Amino acid sequence: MASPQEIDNLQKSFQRAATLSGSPGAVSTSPTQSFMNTLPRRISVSKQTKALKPFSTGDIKILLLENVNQTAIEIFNEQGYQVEVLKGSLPEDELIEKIKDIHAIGIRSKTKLTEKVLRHAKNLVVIGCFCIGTNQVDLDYAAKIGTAVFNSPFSNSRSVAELIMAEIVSLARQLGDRSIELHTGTWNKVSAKCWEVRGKTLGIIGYGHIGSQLSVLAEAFGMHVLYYDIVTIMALGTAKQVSTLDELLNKSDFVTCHVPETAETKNLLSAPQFAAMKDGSYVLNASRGTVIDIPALIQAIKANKIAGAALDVYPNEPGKNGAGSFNDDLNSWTSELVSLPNIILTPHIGGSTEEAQSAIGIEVAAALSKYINEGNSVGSVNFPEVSLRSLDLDQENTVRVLYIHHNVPGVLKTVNNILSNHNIEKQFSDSNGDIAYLMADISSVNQSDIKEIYDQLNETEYKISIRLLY
Ligand SMILES: NC(=O)c1ccc[n+]([C@@H]2O[C@H](COP(=O)([O-])OP(=O)(O)OC[C@H]3O[C@@H](n4cnc5c(N)ncnc54)[C@H](O)[C@@H]3O)[C@@H](O)[C@H]2O)c1
Ligand SMILES: O=C(O)CC[C@@H](O)C(=O)O
Repeated sequence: MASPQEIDNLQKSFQRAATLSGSPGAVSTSPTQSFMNTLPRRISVSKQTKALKPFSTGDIKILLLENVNQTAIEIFNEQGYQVEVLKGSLPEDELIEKIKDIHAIGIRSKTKLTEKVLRHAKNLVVIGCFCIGTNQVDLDYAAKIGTAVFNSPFSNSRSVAELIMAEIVSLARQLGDRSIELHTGTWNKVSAKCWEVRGKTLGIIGYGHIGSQLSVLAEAFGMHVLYYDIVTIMALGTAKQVSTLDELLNKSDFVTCHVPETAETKNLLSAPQFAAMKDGSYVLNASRGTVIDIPALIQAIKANKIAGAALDVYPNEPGKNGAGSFNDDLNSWTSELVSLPNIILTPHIGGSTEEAQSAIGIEVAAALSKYINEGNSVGSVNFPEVSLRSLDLDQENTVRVLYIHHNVPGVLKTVNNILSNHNIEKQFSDSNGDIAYLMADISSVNQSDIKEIYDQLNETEYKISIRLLY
């Protein structure tokens, strides 16, 4: 989002430009990164590539909330950005104040980037969700204002699957209760209603990254696996896809949810679904708090229909760590839930391992830096995915145009008319619903032309935002 003033300052910053080539992003093992590596850039792998900067790197302001991992902070520091790091999320009014001034924001699951908040973002180029879920961001509105959103699609999947596997065994053995009892001095050696998991049936709702990973772990424990998903997905091992949710509920001893938060998944498990489950079965949820109707779960447990539950996520969650915040003011049913037997409650830690957080930090920070520095939107969850190979070091007087616009006929003609006095070396455009994104490298551009190109593009009818990189 280079302003004319920034364009005038461009020359000064040019020499200070940093590349991503030395960043830890290069060691990410995610397919997103591998996919990026297969892009046309490979053709010029032996050449030195030119760093692009539209502005002094020091002008880029990034706000990182919710204890984003140190790996990300290091990548942003290497880029020379101004990085502000806060441990918790921010309440809406403080977020609105902060967002007015920043170019990028990194969040996890607690920070709500609603339309109301995003309306105040005047310079926001990019949002990084340092997690899998992106339901906390109004993705459509972000796209509408030209802000790309990136996440980490599966760096914490294994961590969640391992936690669920541990909880399945813990519920079957009433481990949580025995531990709480002994912590308070009570020796209670029982075997009644305690089971092995071998030979039992696990029903997985949502057979994506986490569900399918869990499927493999559960089979290694000797469990039978059924899964229900809205799309047909290849079974791993000897797992079987069932065609209705009811069939999964009728046949499973353990039911676990691994679906995204959508309108369709709200209260996916409620009173009728608990009624359809086997007597004495167990429920687990580490997806999103809205997926299970918790008051209905409480009733099903009180009626001895459900023998235990493990919950990692809740409709309302505290914004930061601390004693006393998980209470009835947050969710009206809290005290009733915590008084029930065989309930394992964890504070949304499914993806909270050193391995996952470090990998997520690298992956998302690299994607954000690449988008800020080069305009590469591959991997974005709300934007057309567009990429151009880097400029070579010897390419003088070449400008990269990043033009985000409404997806209506005739825009490219208008833009290419503006660029036509220069050689368009390469360009790539794609659309995603109402939003389209054009990247073009144009050569033979004098310093004096740059402001003129910017001003002309800025006056086009359907532009959403423009950045010019040099
Ligand atoms: N507790 C945690 O710390 C934690 C960590 C990571 C992810 N999550 C949550 O877990 C969710 C799942 O993660 P994932 O990586 O496996 O996602 P994914 O996108 O890989 O898989 C989700 C699966 O759910 C299916 N699905 C969607 N709607 C459905 C419906 N109505 N009924 C049945 N299936 C449906 C999809 O087709 C897909 O196969 C995420 O969206 C996130 O909210 C929580
Ligand atoms: O780390 C978090 O806050 C969120 C973890 C998880 O829910 C995710 O969506 O990846």
